[in-house]
Amino acid sequence: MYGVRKVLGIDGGYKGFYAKNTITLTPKFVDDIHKRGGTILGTSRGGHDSVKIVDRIQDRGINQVYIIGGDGTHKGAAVIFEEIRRRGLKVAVAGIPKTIDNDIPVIDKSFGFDTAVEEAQRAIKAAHVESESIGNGIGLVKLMGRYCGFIAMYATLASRDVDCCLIPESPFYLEGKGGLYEYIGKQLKQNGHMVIVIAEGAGQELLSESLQSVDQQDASGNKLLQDVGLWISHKIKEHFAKKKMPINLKYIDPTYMIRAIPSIASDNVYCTLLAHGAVHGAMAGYTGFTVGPVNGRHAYIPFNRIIEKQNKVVITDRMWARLLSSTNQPSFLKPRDIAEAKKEKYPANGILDGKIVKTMSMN
Ligand SMILES: Nc1ncnc2c1ncn2[C@@H]1O[C@H](COP(=O)(O)OP(=O)(O)O)[C@@H](O)[C@H]1O
Ligand SMILES: O=P(O)(O)OC[C@H]1O[C@](O)(COP(=O)(O)O)[C@@H](O)[C@@H]1O
Repeated sequence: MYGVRKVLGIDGGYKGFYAKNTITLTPKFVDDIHKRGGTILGTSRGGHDSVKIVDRIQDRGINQVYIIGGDGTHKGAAVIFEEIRRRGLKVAVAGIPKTIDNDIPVIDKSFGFDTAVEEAQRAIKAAHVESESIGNGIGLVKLMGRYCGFIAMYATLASRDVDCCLIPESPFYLEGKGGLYEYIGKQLKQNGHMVIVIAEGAGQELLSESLQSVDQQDASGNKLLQDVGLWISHKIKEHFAKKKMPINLKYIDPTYMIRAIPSIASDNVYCTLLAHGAVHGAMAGYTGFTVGPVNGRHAYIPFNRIIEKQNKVVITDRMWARLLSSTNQPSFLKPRDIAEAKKEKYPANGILDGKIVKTMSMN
């Protein structure tokens, strides 16, 4: 349509610009890629050197750069865009929101998220079957979400088999009134079995207290997490052993199996819309933008709006309230937590004449 003669794929993430050879992408080469999981281009963490990256863009005569990834990738794309602007190059930079975590703000959702939620159903179903099959059975499923619990929240809401969903945005506690142990005891007495879903970033503050772990990061600067699933399995078993109440806990960690599957049909269609949107935007002369739907309308969003914050579950919003009412789990919230969550949702600019401005939405 636009008469493009050559499309290059950069192998291995940002460092691939300067550390590896490019891959020529032809229609034949990419014909079947939507039927596979993972990435034919390869991925990496760290290695973002904007000067070297833009040098290589210049050397190769590239005039449009499409960058695919999550919130870290978009921060990197914004830096590349600035460097290109500083050099006065005629190179368009477009971001395509791809991450199962759904942690990119402004847009309705990222590519890959629905696929992850769909595949998580299989693990939750298995946890339900296993827990139902044995006395005082607990099925525990860990899902991805380093900083946000969207996969856990939507997978829980979709399944209706989950009795408790724990996410990073909603701190919880184990002991005492309103705590997790009390709730588990109650559920087991009532139903004889239960399912718990935990996002990998949940309860990390409890883990560091009990394991006295040191803060570690991956090459991209992301927090390296302890396995909260293993830790909480151990704590629950220990607690009920002390109480002399026999339980049967089965821990399922499907995280990488979920991330590795090919995308589902709705994500395939979404991906097509993102790809078309990005190409039409760059061809129309836009640059420094991410493409994606905002309230259902596909839009071009400047990088600075995308990178200013991370998308998180707002625990004072309706969606989390819907989850709480579907699981009947305790909210684990103290008044202080609610005040803090509200402060985050309605920052200073949301206040007009001393009153909080609320917008009506079904989100
Ligand atoms: N603030 C930043 N500035 C420049 N590059 C960044 C920044 N944050 C992350 N990156 C780079 O973006 C890439 C992807 O980031 P990462 O956090 O690993 O994944 P994701 O895009 O899924 O969040 C990595 O190569 C990382 O070094
Ligand atoms: O162990 P790895 O490969 O660093 O990946 C783990 C992380 O990847 C994530 O799934 C994000 O992956 P994507 O951004 O590729 O969807 C996080 O939830 C998780 O913490």
